[in-house]
Amino acid sequence: MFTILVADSISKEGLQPLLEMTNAKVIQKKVTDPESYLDEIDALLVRSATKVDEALLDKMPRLKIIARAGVGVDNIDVEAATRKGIVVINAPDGNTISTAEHTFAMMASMMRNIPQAHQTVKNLEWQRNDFIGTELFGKTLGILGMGRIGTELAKRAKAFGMNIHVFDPFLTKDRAGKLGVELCTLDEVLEHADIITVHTPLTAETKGLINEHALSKTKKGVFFLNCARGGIIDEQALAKYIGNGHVAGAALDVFETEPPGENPLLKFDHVIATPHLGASTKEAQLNVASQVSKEVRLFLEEKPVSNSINLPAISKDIYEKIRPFHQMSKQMGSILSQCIKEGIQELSITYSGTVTELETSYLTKATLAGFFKNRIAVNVNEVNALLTAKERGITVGEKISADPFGYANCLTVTAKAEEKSFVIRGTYIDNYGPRIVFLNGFNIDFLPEGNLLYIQHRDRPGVIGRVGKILGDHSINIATMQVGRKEIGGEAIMVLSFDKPLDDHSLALLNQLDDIVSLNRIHL
Ligand SMILES: NC(=O)c1ccc[n+]([C@@H]2O[C@H](COP(=O)([O-])OP(=O)(O)OC[C@H]3O[C@@H](n4cnc5c(N)ncnc54)[C@H](O)[C@@H]3O)[C@@H](O)[C@H]2O)c1
Ligand SMILES: O=C(O)CC[C@@H](O)C(=O)O
Repeated sequence: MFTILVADSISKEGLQPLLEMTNAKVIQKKVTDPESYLDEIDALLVRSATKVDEALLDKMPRLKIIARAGVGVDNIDVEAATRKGIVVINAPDGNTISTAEHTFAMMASMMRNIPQAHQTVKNLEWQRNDFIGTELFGKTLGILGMGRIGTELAKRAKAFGMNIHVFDPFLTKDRAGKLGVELCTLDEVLEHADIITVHTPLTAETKGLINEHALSKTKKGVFFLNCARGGIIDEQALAKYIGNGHVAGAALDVFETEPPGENPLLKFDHVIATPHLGASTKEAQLNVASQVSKEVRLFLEEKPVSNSINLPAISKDIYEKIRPFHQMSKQMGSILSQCIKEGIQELSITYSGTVTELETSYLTKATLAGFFKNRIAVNVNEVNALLTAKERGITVGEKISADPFGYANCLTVTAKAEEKSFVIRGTYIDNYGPRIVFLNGFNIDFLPEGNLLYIQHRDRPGVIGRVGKILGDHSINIATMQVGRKEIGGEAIMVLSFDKPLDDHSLALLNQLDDIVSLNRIHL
């Protein structure tokens, strides 16, 4: 049974895919509410009100996925989540149109003084001369950040006869041409635009993108809009430039601190504001809620998700092809980890045959996840596998080889420790399943599943019988047994599987037998 916490106000209709799950319970409470049962939560859904920081994550040991019903994930410590193997997803385009429309509405309102004029009429005044506006037609709109919202805004502004100048370091000239906008440098936009609007994410690079230095390059009488994130425009600098009459007005939906409280910007008549309403439409809220709900459900059903911030995106079709190898990679990593025991310096995987046509990097991460599973307390999965390896000084390598050792496909994983190495090879046989076909120098053939015992011994008559006798005397049923050897009388191995885990006492007795070199219990 999964427990899902919906911590912010999210459209109930959009939550339907989760509410319909028979194996999940949905709790709608703030994270500060004692009845949010943080230590039991598997999935967390938020908008921007809940700050998902490391301290909160520490209280949620079972958490597997955080879903942001919206675009910006700046209220989530994605780095900490990644370290803990928690997938972070968002709803990247569910509120694009609403936010573009809101920005346009703010721009039109600001240029025609609508909020201020509205207030006077409500106050029973009739001041027609105080509210002379400015047409949008023929003006230059500077858009900083030409992503989803910037692009939708540009379309609407073009329809109003505006010239669009854009700064976005990731926008190509070709795409700018197709969108009918002029690609500029930041300085060019600052120097020529009549109205400047920001639509970037808030990052270390965009924080203070519009600061005093940038403002000093703008035309006198310029207008500003921020419907993206507080802090992209430095509020102190903006207040200074509105105060000295250089900036003619600003329309703000977002603030450095929300709610903004006694913010000096709000004292200016020429500043209009809304309380972070960009995405506040019925349509956007339904879109983002149902987008993330569907994704969380897919994730809990162990199906691939598409809008992950920290997990490689993989389509459903691709995942269906990769799924058998995915499971086998995890099992191989786990076997390796339980056989080699000590710390390793290197883990390399060679792929050959048909598996090379798939997304092998995903399998490499799954192998690492399997390897770390029983070694470290942190949940390691495809999200944080490479980071975990790096933090532990393990070099991870991936190779493609033309030799599949006679199989249609084959994965060979080698772990190198200081003084020894261990090699495991597996193949997936259609309509049959995964098989481990090589273990530390021995050809073998077993199913990587359940409770296994890997015995290294000398190839002498009677060893198998003595092992069988001890197990039989202790009522331990051997489900399967596979043997392998290199040469007659030399080293040999056995891999046995049991219906239940082998107990310590029987293991100790087996260890005392002559000709036994080593024993490894493997639990998969
Ligand atoms: N007010 C609201 O309610 C509301 C609603 C939705 C989104 N947003 C915010 O709007 C912003 C844009 O959202 P989006 O969906 O269009 O995102 P997006 O990822 O589609 O677009 C962001 C664009 O910014 C560009 N960019 C990144 N760094 C830049 C830089 N240093 N200079 C210039 N451009 C840069 C990127 O190349 C990209 O094209 C985000 O901050 C998001 O959180 C606010
Ligand atoms: O949840 C909201 O209403 C704000 C959404 C918006 O800021 C976003 O980044 O998607």
